[in-house]
Amino acid sequence: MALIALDNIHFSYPGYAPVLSGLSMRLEAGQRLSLLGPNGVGKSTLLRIILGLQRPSQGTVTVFDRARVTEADFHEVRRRVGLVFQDPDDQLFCPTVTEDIAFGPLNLGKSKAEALGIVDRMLTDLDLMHLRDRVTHKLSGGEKRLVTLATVLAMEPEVLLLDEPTNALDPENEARLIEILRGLPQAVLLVSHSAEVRAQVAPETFEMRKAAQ
Ligand SMILES: Nc1ncnc2c1ncn2[C@@H]1O[C@H](COP(=O)(O)OP(=O)(O)OP(=O)(O)O)[C@@H](O)[C@H]1O
Repeated sequence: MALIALDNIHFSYPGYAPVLSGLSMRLEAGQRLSLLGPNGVGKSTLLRIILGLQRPSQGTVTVFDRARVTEADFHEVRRRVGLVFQDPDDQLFCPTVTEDIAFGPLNLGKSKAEALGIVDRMLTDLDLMHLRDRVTHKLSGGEKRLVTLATVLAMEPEVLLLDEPTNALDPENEARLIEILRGLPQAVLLVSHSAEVRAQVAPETFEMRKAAQ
C-alpha cells in the first residue's frame, strides 16, 4: 500500500503558468524519498498539495489508501502527516517554545499534563531542554528550525514531509539534525538542495521536471 499516491496532478497558481502538469508519484510505507529539481520546479507546491493546502485542477491525491478531496479529508491527512515548512516563521506562532510544542498535542485532545510531558520528551530527545521557556520569536534561525521539528514530532505523525529542514543550521547542528532524522521510524519525503543531507536522510530520488507551458 502506498502511503501517498499522486496521480496525473495538474496545478497552477491563479494567473500563473502551470507548475505541475501530469505529475504522478508514490511514497511507500517505510520509504525515504527525496524530491529533486531546480528552484521553482514545484517541490514545495507538491508537499502543499499532499496536505490539501493547495488543490490541483486535475488529478487525484490518495493518502493512506483514501482519495482526498474535501477539507475534512485533508484534516485527517494533516493530523497524520507532519510537514516541516521551509520557513519556521510559518509554523511557530505561540509566545513560548513550550506552548508551540504543546499546541499540537492539546489540539489532538491530550490533557495539559500529557501535553507538557510530550514537550519535555521532545525537548530531551532533540537535546533542546535549554530552550524550554524561551520566547519563540527571539530564537535564532537554527534554533527555530529545531523547535519546528519538535512541534511536528510532538503530533506523532506517521509520515514526515521535510522542506529544507537543515536550512540555517551550522555544521554541528546540521550533523545533529541528520542523525535525528536518520533515527526516526517514519517514512520521509524530503526536499533539500544539499546532496549530503539527501544522501544521509533520503537517498532514493524522485526527479521533477519543469511543467510544459
Ligand atoms: N503563492 C504563489 N503564487 C504564485 N506563484 C507561486 C506561489 N508560490 C509559488 N509560486 C511559484 O510556483 C513555482 C513553484 O514554486 P515552489 O516553491 O513549489 O518551487 P520549489 O521547487 O519548492 O522551489 P525552491 O527549490 O526554490 O524552494 C515557482 O515558479 C514559484 O514562483
